[in-house]
Amino acid sequence: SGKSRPMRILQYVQNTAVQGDANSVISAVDSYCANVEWAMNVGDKKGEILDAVVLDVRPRWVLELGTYCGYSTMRIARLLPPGARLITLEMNHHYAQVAKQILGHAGLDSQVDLLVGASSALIPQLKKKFDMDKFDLVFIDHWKTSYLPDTKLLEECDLLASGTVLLADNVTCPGAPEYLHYVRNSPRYKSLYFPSQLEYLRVEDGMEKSVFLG
Ligand SMILES: O=C(NCCCOCn1ccc2cnccc21)c1cc(-c2ccc(F)cc2)cc(O)c1O
Ligand SMILES: [Mg+2]
Repeated sequence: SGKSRPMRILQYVQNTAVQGDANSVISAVDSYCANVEWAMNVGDKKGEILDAVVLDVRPRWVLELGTYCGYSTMRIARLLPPGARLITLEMNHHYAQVAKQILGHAGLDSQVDLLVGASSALIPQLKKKFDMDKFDLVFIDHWKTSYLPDTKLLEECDLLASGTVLLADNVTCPGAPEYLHYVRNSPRYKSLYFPSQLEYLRVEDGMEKSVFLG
């Protein structure tokens, strides 16, 4: 039942996770996707790398590119200091609708602003829309061919400060070769690869952490 994979994930969360308990919602998504049907959440292994980066950065302003069902959105939001804000962009209306409900079940919707639209159109509007200046952390997890153009767009929109951390999912699988070449060869970034596995599978993947040097 449930017309789409995100809907089936939402139904499983609503039936099994404890309302208001983000960790139980995260665990519910992981057990569904590990045992019933795969889905492109960052997952528990790479999720621990994401958690460690969020705790190290202690960001006031976070941007996420690619919400999907809100799994990584929850992992980030549950670790944010009070007053911090997470802006997440999703292209697909249906995914966004499901993510809103999953975030609501986890009790995390107050720290999160979910916008529906193309990153290329939304990124230039963010400073004015949220009266903000620079992001402290950007989690990149949308179209793999958009990683590089959107990083350049963030630079052009003056949304990166010296010290801003970019964390990119899937740099090995499906891969983001042009992005990797850019952040690893540009003098404006200090880049480091965190080897891991593709969500729920014994397939190599990894995340690239790149610090903008200004
Ligand atoms: O494709 C993936 N993610 C992207 C979704 C669309 O994002 C589109 N999108 C979301 C906001 C947004 C804003 N502007 C433009 C496009 C925008 C993705 C894919 C895989 C994967 C790995 C192996 C496979 F065999 C098959 C798939 C794994 C992942 O972890 C992923 O993240
Ligand atoms: Mg991903």
